[in-house]
Amino acid sequence: MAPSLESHIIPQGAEIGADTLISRSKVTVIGSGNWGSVAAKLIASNTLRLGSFHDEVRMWVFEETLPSGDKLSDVINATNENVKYLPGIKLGKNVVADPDLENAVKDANMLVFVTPHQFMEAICKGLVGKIKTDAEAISLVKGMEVKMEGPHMISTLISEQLGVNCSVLMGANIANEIAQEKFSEATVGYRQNREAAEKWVQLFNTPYFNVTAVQDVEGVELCGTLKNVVAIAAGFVDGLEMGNNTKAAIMRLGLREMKAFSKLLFPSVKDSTFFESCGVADLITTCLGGRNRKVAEAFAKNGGKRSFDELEKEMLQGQKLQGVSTASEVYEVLSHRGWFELFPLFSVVHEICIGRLPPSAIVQYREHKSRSS
Ligand SMILES: NC(=O)C1=CN([C@@H]2O[C@H](COP(=O)(O)OP(=O)(O)OC[C@H]3O[C@@H](n4cnc5c(N)ncnc54)[C@H](O)[C@@H]3O)[C@@H](O)[C@H]2O)C=CC1
Ligand SMILES: O=C(CO)COP(=O)(O)O
Repeated sequence: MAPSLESHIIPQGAEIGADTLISRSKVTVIGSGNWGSVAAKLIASNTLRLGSFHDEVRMWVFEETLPSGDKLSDVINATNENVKYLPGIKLGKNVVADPDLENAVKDANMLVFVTPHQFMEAICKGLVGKIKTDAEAISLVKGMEVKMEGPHMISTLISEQLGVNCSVLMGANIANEIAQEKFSEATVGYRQNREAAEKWVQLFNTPYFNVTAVQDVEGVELCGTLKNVVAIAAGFVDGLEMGNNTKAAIMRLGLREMKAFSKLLFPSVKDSTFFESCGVADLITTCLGGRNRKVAEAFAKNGGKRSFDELEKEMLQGQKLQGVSTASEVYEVLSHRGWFELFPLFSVVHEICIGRLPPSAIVQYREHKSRSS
């Protein structure tokens, strides 16, 4: 079992009584990949600083054995570094890696979900009945699920399966840059609970990570999810060396489809959300510097002859792409609803990913598309 920090962290403020300490919120981060580790670092710097949180931040680790033969969670606790997913960055001594999911969440009032979206259903199943009934959750997961009854956002999956309120945090947040404390912004999307949203902003906000809250969970979450499909398209353009104008065109068309898709699914989605960090800013940074872009570039350079799975394994060393599976999930929605004509870019990205069309089709689809705006 992972060690507890309670024994070697000195409580902040000797004048604070035991009752106050008891009412402090305990935070657990569920996930410890590239962004999960950076999220833990950000949070840990704030829990040390702010009296309303327990110092210790638990971070659930999907356990694996490193080439050295050591367990990843042991190495994180010994070195204070996630040597596999965020090498070279100290997480903060108050981050405790814990491979036992149930143990990691048992005392937490604030649950931060940050794993690749394809693992979320199993993780939520494992947590049913295991979390505090009054816990608040936030999802940093960019992705969605498609079920028989239609598309399901990850925040909805968390809320429905675990019976907790779930906000989201998305934004132009390439994890490695934030790990180096380079300035960026992010957007918290909340449903009704403004107070909970303010607490999440407090927990994440630092001088180099500027967080704003908006009342539009679906808008924020769909921005974070759908931009990964556009990033795949941008990667194809880069791989084919089509230049900046083509890439800008793809980003513009992509943003238009992101907005239309979000509003068709959830009419409550606000136009203004697309101008927050989670919208246009995340689209830009991911199309310039993200993993989806990078692997899609390699896919196009290879003329689509090497699969995304193969390239992901080779290029990302255990990190996961979200854009390819999201393109497939979006395609399923388009197919069920008869929306192909409305979303030619989204459709063609999936068809290229599965090898039905060549990468060059990324600009040829335009003849089918609706030209309404
Ligand atoms: N890395 C980034 O720059 C950013 C990522 N995100 C989003 O955050 C989410 C998490 O991504 P990262 O932290 O970057 O992860 P990652 O892609 O770096 O790492 C993959 C993670 O999945 C875990 N894993 C592998 N198999 C698993 C299984 N069967 N069950 C549970 N976990 C398993 C690995 O242990 C590892 O922690 C994604 O939705 C991503 O889109 C959002 C903003 C920035
Ligand atoms: O979501 C991201 C930046 O905000 C990271 O995108 P990638 O997964 O493509 O690296």
